[in-house]
Formats: sequence, C-alpha cells, structure tokens
Amino acid sequence: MEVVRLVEVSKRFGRREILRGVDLRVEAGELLALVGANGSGKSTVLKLMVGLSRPTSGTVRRTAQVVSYVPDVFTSHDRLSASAYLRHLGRIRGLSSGAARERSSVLLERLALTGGADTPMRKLSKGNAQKVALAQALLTPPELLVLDEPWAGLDATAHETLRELLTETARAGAAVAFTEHSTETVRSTATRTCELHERALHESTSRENALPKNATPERALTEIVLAPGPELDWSGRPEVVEVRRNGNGTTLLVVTGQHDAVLLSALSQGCSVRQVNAQ
Ligand SMILES: Nc1ncnc2c1ncn2[C@@H]1O[C@H](COP(=O)(O)OP(=O)(O)OP(=O)(O)O)[C@@H](O)[C@H]1O
Repeated sequence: MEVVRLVEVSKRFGRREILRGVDLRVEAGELLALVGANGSGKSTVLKLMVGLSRPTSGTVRRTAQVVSYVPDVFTSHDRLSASAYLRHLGRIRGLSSGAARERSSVLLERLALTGGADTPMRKLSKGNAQKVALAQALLTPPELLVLDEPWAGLDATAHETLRELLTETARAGAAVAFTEHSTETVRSTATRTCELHERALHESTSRENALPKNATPERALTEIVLAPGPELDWSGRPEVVEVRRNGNGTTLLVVTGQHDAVLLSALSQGCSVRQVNAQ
C-alpha cells in the first residue's frame, strides 16, 4: 500500500535546481534508505515527503494521517525535561497522561537516555537529545516515519536499538524513510535503497534484506490475555487494535513492539496478565 509518493518533483532554491523530475513511491512496511553525497538533496526529499517543504513543480501525494519526523538537528533550548516534554507531546497526540508517561519511559529506557529524563533538555548532550528526538517520533504508532540521519551521535547500544525500533515500526505497517551515510547501517536496516545523484533519484540494486516481491507488510500483533479484574478503558490507546471481553477476562490485540507499554499499564492498574502471545 502506497503511503507517500513524489511525482515528477523538482525543487529549486532561488536559481539553484536541487531536484529534477524525481519520482519516488514509499509503501507500508518498507524501510527506505536515501543515500547520496553531502548536498545532493536527501534532506530536501525528506522534507517534501512530510510536507515541510513544497515542490517547485510536480506533486507529493500522502495517504498517511499520522506522520512522524526526526530532523537532522534537534537542538532544544527548552527548560522542560525530556520526560515532561514527551508527556506533553503524548497528550497532544491523544494519549492519556498515564499512557504518555509509560510510553515515554519505555522508549527512553530502550534508548538508554543517560542524561537524565528529568534534566532540562537544553542541558542534554547531542546524543541524548537525539534519543529524545527519536522518542517523540515513536510516541504513537506513525503511518509514515521519516528520519534525517537518525544514527548521528548515538552510542553503540542505542545504535542497535534504533535499528530494532525502525524495523518494528515498519513491521507494524508504517512506511519508514531515512538518510544515512554508513553503508553498513544502510545494508543492515534498509529493505530498499535509493541514491540521489546530479539532482535525480536512482533505485539501487536489490538489497539482501529486501522485502519479498508481492509481500504485503503485516501488522505484527501481540495478544495479551488479562484475567478477570478491573475493566480498563483502552479506547484512547492507538496501539490497542482490538479488545475482546468475556467471562474469562479480556484479550487485547496490540501492535507488536508497543505491547510493553500496554503490559505496564495493565499491571500498574491492578490487572493480572495470564498470557502474552506473539501472533
Ligand atoms: N532552505 C534552503 N535554502 C537554500 N538552499 C537550500 C535550502 N535547503 C537546502 N538548500 C541547499 O540544497 C542543497 C541540498 O541540501 P540537502 O540538505 O537536501 O542535502 P543533503 O543531501 O541532505 O546533504 P547532507 O548529506 O550534507 O545532509 C544544498 O546545496 C543546500 O545548501
């Protein structure tokens, strides 16, 4: 399923033409790497994809309703702490306070934020600020996730975690597009690679981890079975896809990769978890 498409897109800054007649289609479940030399126009393509920039000619079609973007530089001069900032954003994106808090802490823990979740963000190091930028993009499940050099500044542990998070997000049905200079990182993460060269986009040869032809990306789900107990309202939780209740308790179908937050939420509100099954 097509999530975003650039059709015959050209982009000029003043008299300078950066892109000419670019066609690019990104589908659900794909991890697209955009590569090319410095100044070749990669960030420009990403900004066009998310709607932060408009083409000089051509069109950008976007079917995704939920779009997340991680810019190449995330400098926050904010006095807010990372946890307060993420909680606030989570609320704006429709999470309950509890869900926003849990999702933020799960993400910051996975990314191993070392600067302190309660430290004002302006005091965070570049790598730790980058972890907050990544967490904000993953607070709620995006349909289109666009990241500009997201590995820049990350330590080895977070480097691998980011690869896992992007893969989980694509498996949950999102289209993921990123720029990256390391060939090794592109090779281990991307399902498709496109190269920008002399204002045009070139599809690179097939990658070893390319999606099988005709594969429909699966929205990987995890089943959580809760024993009879408190009847919680899951309606504000976008990662909870289905709720089935019967005399034996409640079964939740949850987007895999985001089930930890749901489990935490259930446990902290007095539920007893009977089973967790990956589907
Ligand atoms: N807002 C702007 N105004 C004028 N020129 C711009 C603007 N944004 C980008 N450019 C120019 O467009 C060209 C492409 O920039 P872009 O940032 O897309 O390249 P890139 O491939 O992402 O580079 P890098 O690998 O260094 O991040 C550069 O020459 C840049 O100077």
